[in-house]
Formats: sequence, structure tokens, C-alpha cells
Amino acid sequence: MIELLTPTEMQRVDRLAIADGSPGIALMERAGAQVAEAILRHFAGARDVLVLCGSGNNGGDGFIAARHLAEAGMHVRVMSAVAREALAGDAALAAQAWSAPLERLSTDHGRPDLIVDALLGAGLRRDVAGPLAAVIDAVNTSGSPVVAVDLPSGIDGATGAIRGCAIQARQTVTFVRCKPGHFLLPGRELCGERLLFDIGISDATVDEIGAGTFANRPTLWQAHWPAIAHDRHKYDRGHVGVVTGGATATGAARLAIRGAFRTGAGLVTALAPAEAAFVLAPALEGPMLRIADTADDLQKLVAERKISAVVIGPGTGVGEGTRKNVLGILATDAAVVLDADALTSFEGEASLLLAALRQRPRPTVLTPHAGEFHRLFRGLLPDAGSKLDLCRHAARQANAVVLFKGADSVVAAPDGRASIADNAPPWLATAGAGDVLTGIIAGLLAQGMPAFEAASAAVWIHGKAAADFGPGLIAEDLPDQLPSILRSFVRPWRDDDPLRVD
Ligand SMILES: NC(=O)C1=CN([C@@H]2O[C@H](COP(=O)(O)OP(=O)(O)OC[C@H]3O[C@@H](n4cnc5c(N)ncnc54)[C@H](O)[C@@H]3O)[C@@H](O)[C@H]2O)[C@@H](O)CC1
Ligand SMILES: [K+]
Repeated sequence: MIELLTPTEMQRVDRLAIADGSPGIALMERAGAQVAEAILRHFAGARDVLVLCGSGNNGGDGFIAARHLAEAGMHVRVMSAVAREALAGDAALAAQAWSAPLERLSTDHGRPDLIVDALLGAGLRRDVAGPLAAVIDAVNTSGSPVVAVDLPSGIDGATGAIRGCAIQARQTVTFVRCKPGHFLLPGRELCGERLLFDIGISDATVDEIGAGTFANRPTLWQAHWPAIAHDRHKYDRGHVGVVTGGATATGAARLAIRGAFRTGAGLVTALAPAEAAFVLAPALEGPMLRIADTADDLQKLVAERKISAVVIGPGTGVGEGTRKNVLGILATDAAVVLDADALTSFEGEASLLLAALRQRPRPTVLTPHAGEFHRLFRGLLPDAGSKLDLCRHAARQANAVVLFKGADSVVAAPDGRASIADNAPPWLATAGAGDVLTGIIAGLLAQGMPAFEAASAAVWIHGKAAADFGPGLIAEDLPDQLPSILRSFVRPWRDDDPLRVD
């Protein structure tokens, strides 16, 4: 259940399910019943419940939930945005089964134990304004916990954006598949806890849509996890090269080196300017050190040392030198991760970088945070668009996998696939964390994992490492969290494994 469906895709799924013989009202009955069940489980102590119903099918779910909650003994009031006669289709059928009076939607809510928000769901088409906005404000200031049906009203299911104003929910109950708006910020924050329920629509029906957006979960990429065969030596486990900064700027590269080494790359080499050698040498134990002062030096080392993945950018400085080194490395056969200064060095000259990327057949991952993303792609992408849309555009333009970092990191591939992560804790936003991330990506690329899967896996692992460590985390802690996480992805030993000793 890792596909994320936009409201438009979800509508197509609903239509397919209805055409396959599941009447819309039956789907709505199940959806409403699931909302009620979630409330009875999580808010069992609630006595007074106010259900706010909009004019569409989201409101229809609300009428059905109201009926179930009343049958379970709760005291339920229902406010409707429109009179019964103005309801149509499945929502009208759902309202018929609610025999108690309908109150007119207002801001006069009192202080119920629980408010059910069934005002707007996947059918949100414009910014919320006027009386409906006043109702949403009143809900948010009421102090009552809110359970949102499908989406918090006012959140755009495709983008996670607040359209005018939006409900802050304690819990959001959604159906079939989550939407990008449940994962992208600020939508994710306004959902509160997210609960996903089946309403009888099969996976085969969802498959027919051919969704291209996925929740970043191990099930998205674990089939591509690098296998560790027991007869392999370190040279088979990939060789990562990390380009370092000068004598006073090697810390970022050292974090990337440790990330790559802990991720399982067999060899890691610091590719450093001569001036940094005496600083770096004592700081490296397993990783090796090679001197590279120019783009030519880098290219030669990549070829001679059979380096399979290169990280460039962390601490390398912004300017002509880094630009030349990046273009030199992009001309090699190594997989490449471009981060930080490697991206900023092309500000205003993105066409140079894009030209090199477009003719490059090897895997490349760009890892900008928001500032780097906008600086690099300024003028090259549509002015408006969600983080997901912009990242997809950028990946197509750059012919590279783009990882748009943040608390809702998006990874997009040139073929249109995208993943959205939701597992990064707030304390992951700490200096150097991004450098470790580049190392993890390179470590996976070096071991042969495809770029989209490697970048998505690295984002998830990075978030999990931070969550496992907890508050107080500094970037230096991240690599040491990796072994316990990676253990779960190593393929199990087989009984006929010749190296098995037990
Ligand atoms: N068969 C189905 O299609 C199913 C739909 N389900 C529910 O149906 C919902 C989608 O239903 P709809 O497509 O009817 O859409 P909604 O009920 O989300 O909203 C549509 C209504 O809201 C109005 N509207 C849109 N934007 C507005 C704004 N900014 N301010 C004021 N009014 C606005 C529209 O004019 C329309 O009347 C889902 O979110 C889900 O809750 C579920 O019952 C499961 C089955
Ligand atoms: K809603």
C-alpha cells in the first residue's frame, strides 16, 4: 500500500471500482463505518460529537459516520453546509439514512468532546473563503479534538498545501491509499495521526492507474538492496571516492566518508587537494587518501582506482574550481552524487551542468535542500508547483535523480517516479546530516543499487537512524546508527550456504 494517489487518480480508482460492481454508496458506507470505528477505538470516552458535513461525498462519509456513532450510544449533532434537498448522488442517499435533524452549518459549535470534519476532502477545488473559512477557524479555536475524514478540510490532497485555511486534525482517517497531501508539508502536520483503511477496492484496481508516486518505505526499494555474497571481497563491494575541501574544510567530506563506509562500500577513498593531506591523513583509518588537485587528477584517480561512486560538494567551496571538478567527474564512468557546493557553484550557470548531465549515461543523484534547489533551477522550472511537482520537473530536466531534501524529502527520477518520506524527526535538521546522507547514497550506488532506489533508501535509513538515536543527535552519531538498521536488509543466509558454520 505504498502508492500515493492524487485526488484525481483516486477518483479514477473509485470510478473503476464502481464500474467493476461496487456501488458508490457501498464504498461510502464502508468509509463512514471505518471513520466511526476509528473514533470508537481512539476516542472511546467522547460523549458529545459534532459532525460537520460538506456538500459533496466527503459530507456523505460524515452522515454515515454520524449514524454509526449514534447507534453506538454517542450524542451526535450533525451540521450540514447545504439543506438535504440540495444534496445529490451518494451523499443524498447517505443523508437519508440520518433521520435526526440537520442543523445549518455555523460557527456556533459549543465545546463538543469531538468534532468530525467531513466538510471537504478530495473534491477541494479552490481556496476556502467566506463562511466556510469562519467555520474552520471556529473549529481550530474550539479546543475540541478533530477527526478529519479523508483529508483535513482545506488541505490540497495533491500538494499538501493549505488552500486559504485548513482544519488542524488530531487524527485523519483515509481510504484505499494515502495521497501526496498526507505526506507533503504542511498537509502532513495538519493530518495529525494518519489512519488508512481498506474499503473493499482491490489492489488490482489501484494497479490499473499506474501510480508513479510512492510513500518512501522499505517495500519500495528493498528488492534492489545490494546482495552480499560470501565469496566476495572488498573490491566487489564498490569503491566510493569523496572529494574533500581544503585544509580547513575537510569535516563535511569526512562525514560523507563515514556514511559511505558504514553503508557497506568495500573501499572508500578521500580525494583531497595536496594542502589537505596532512590534516586528513591522521583523521582516516579504514578509508584511504589520494591527492587530486585538478579535474584531470580526479578523472585519472577514478579510472585507475576503479572508483564506482563519487561524492562531490560537501565542503569543496563554491566557484570555478568546484565547477571544473564536477564537470570532470561527470565525464567519468562513476555514479555521482552532487551536493551542496557542487550545486551552488552552478548558480546562474545551470545550463552548463544540465548539458553535462543530459549526455551522461551513468547514474547521478542531486541532493539540494530548498535553498540550493531554487538557486540552481531558478528560471528553469514552472514558477508555482508543489515540492513534488518541482522535483519531478527538475529530475526530467537534469536527466538525474533529484533528492529535494527537507522534513518531507522527495526523490524523483527522470522517468517520473517519485517517493516522499515522512520518517525524519525534527532533530535530524542538524549541521552535517546532509553530508552523511550523501555518503549513504554513494555507498549504495557503489554496491550497484539503482539511483532512484539508492536515494530513496538513503533518505529512509537516514531518517530512521535519527529517530532511533533520538534528540541530542549530531551528524557524527548517524553513521554509528547504521549497522542495526542495515542488518534488517541483509538477505538471510541459506541452509546450503557453504560458509555457514552453525
Ligand atoms: N465513491 C467515491 O467517490 C467515494 C468518495 N469518498 C469520499 O468522497 C470524497 C470526495 O467527494 P467529492 O468528490 O464529492 O468532493 P468533496 O466532498 O471533497 O467536495 C466537493 C464539494 O465541495 C465543494 N467545494 C470544493 N472546493 C470548495 C471550497 N474551497 N469551498 C467550498 N466548497 C468547495 C464542491 O463544489 C463540491 O460541492 C472523498 O474525499 C471521500 O471522503 C468515500 O466515500 C469513498 C468513496
Ligand atoms: K475533511
